[in-house]
Amino acid sequence: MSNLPASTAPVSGIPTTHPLVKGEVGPGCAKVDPIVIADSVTRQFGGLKAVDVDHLEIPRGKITALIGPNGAGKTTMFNLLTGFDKPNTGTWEFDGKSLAGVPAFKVARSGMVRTFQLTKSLGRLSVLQNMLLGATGQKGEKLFASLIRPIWKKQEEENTARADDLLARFKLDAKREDYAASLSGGQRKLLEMARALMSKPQLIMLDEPMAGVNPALTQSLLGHIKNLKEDGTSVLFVEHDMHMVMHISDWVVVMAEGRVVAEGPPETVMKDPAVIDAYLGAHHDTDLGDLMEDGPNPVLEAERKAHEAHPEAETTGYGEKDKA
Ligand SMILES: Nc1ncnc2c1ncn2[C@@H]1O[C@H](COP(=O)(O)OP(=O)(O)OP(=O)(O)O)[C@@H](O)[C@H]1O
Repeated sequence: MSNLPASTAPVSGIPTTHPLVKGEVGPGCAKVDPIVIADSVTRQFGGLKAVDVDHLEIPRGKITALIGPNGAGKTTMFNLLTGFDKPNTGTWEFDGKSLAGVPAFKVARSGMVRTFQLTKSLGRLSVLQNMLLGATGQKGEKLFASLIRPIWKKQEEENTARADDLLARFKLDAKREDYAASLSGGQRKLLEMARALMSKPQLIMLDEPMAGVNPALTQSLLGHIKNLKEDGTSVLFVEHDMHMVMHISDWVVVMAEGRVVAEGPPETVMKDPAVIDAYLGAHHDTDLGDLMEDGPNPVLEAERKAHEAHPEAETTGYGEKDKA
């Protein structure tokens, strides 16, 4: 059972309306144009309720960050929505179609694709081969079509052209024939994002896109994510790097102990007491008094202090960034 109350009362200085929201801003609020709507989604691991989301809507055509302390249930929620895990209860729809119980490969075909915290590129295949694996609905996969060379040949050429376009966009064209295993961690993240785009998704879900990416590639990754939105793709990403969250998100959803405890635009959601509680709750050694004084953003400070106290823990990108 969670002991974290979701914030419901309006907090002074935090607007209660927003152009993306129908009605009042708050955990589980309805969106004007949602691309994902989830209801009563729970996932239990033994005695632990990793996900316990009453209602969640993700806005279409926007960049939404899913944040929360370690163990909040963010990755589990991603796994459920994309068919990589099965919930105990719950339904959800993507672009008006129910996707609960639909396996991962069909979810991807329907236009919702994801990347993983640890990249899943296939090291012994070339960069180009990895890209071609990302194309969906390949006619050559069907027995009849696979026997008719002109059918699959044309599609193979189209897919290769799209892969080359994306590789150029992500500055991986020089690596086209190299084994994926030879890429740096950051380049693999780029490859995974580029591969996800092969299927022309409507929604791309990125699990910690910045983790392990060297600072030289950070700007380019951020630029790619912003470009996705400009091309009309909706983006949902999990991230610990609060700088990135503040910088590129249109909307932020905060999870703690499996639940959505707050949501709102990035400039105000971090001031929500439920968010500060959620982060402090995860790091009991942080002094709330220090954080509530005027000065730096309290959530960023809680993250920074937690990182200082436990530099070995994978808590945040904040501390590392500031040291760099
Ligand atoms: N397969 C599993 N078996 C048992 N427990 C699990 C499993 N997957 C996740 N959990 C637990 O569920 C909770 C939520 O985990 P999850 O990975 O979704 O959190 P998260 O918010 O993504 O955390 P992080 O930011 O550290 O990646 C954690 O307590 C985790 O230990």
